[in-house]
Amino acid sequence: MGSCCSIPSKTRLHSHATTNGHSNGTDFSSMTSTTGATTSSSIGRRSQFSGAASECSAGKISDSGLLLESPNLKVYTFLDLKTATKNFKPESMLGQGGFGKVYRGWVDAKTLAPSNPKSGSGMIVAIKRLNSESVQGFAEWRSEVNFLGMLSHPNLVKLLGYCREDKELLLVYEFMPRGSLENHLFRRNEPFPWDLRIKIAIGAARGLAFLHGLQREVIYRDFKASNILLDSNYDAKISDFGLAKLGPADEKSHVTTRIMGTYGYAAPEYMATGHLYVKSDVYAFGVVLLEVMTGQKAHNTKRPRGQESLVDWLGPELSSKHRVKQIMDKGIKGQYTTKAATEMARITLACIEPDPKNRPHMKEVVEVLENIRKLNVVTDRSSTKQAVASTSRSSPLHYQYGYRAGALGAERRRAAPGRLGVEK
Ligand SMILES: Nc1ncnc2c1ncn2[C@@H]1O[C@H](COP(=O)(O)OP(=O)(O)OP(=O)(O)O)[C@@H](O)[C@H]1O
Repeated sequence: MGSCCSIPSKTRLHSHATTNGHSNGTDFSSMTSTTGATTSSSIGRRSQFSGAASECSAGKISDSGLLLESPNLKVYTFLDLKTATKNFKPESMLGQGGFGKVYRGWVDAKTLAPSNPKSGSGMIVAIKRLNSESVQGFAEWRSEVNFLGMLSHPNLVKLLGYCREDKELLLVYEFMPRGSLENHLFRRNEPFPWDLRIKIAIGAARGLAFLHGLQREVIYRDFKASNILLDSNYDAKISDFGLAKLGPADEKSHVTTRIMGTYGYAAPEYMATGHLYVKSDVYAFGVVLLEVMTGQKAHNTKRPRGQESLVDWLGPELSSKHRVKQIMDKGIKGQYTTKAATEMARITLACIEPDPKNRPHMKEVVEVLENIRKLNVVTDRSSTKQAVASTSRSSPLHYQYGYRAGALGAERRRAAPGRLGVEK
């Protein structure tokens, strides 16, 4: 999604690295069953998660998350979702990603059947309609159904159902009314308050820690500010499992796969070799922390030469206490303590270590961030209060009932750029 720099999907880079027993871009072999009725789809998925499920005991709580024994997804017809979105009305479009458009729709809160906004029992959902012409679109759809259908955690976005009919591929998610972290950091006039930045970083870190803590780890592979969605309480939920992969089996340290992802966030070892580690996600998390600290995007070709990559540009500054002060987002001055900023710099630097072995585990990252939140008691909170007040004042317009025309335009424009990888 999109940062300013994604490459349109048609111009994605292509690499032919071998895969580690998996087909490119996806880990689930029995696709015919996944796309059929609910019963058969669960069989397809269970077989792929069996390693994780047997040892983690399906349905058991792990890190406040669940590995479900079988997915509980509603299977929709295309007509259902046409009805729910009022025929994919352009005004109800929430945004556009590399592989399709996302629309606001209405379903019955109890049955999840398509409903009328005026019925009183309806709830808003987000409906992604994937580009059915694209091979990668299909792979992403399948990956979302398989991973999100099996995993449940407070910091992962909930997938409610799906549709596959003829060429149409759709996904139905819980609606996240506060949009993405990217929107708040980079697309609003007011600076986004430090307290909320930390809260969101902690939530997203917990989501990743859950994925990495499963017996058979899940590598998310596309961690970035635009994939961190926010509920009404600014609780973070990771969305978009289109590129996720099961981690290495046996004693292996990595899986080898095509290079896909987004410029600025992809770890150097992955970019150089196609070797994907659990710690490649930790690198991307570090890049998001650097965005959170500085208010600058991970990759921006509009910046002067040498500054396009945020890590290359400001990463070296993280090791000096004095220089950390200089790189912090000017808009949030006074909202954080010096100690909080230096500790933040330290954990960010650890996450973006060039050697994956030297990066911390996400569990440690969660602990450090929770301590930073505790450290951050500043006396003057007036600027934070002001920012929160203006955020909530403007949010109904911006999110609850769709994006304003300008914002919608911006969403559309940024949709394609920045992506790595290409369709086969
Ligand atoms: N569950 C949701 N609730 C509210 N808005 C959503 C939801 N899911 C996606 N969106 C919005 O729709 C837009 C497109 O999302 P999508 O996941 O398709 O692509 P992306 O992640 O932005 O891009 P890319 O495919 O390049 O990674 C985003 O701007 C996001 O804010």
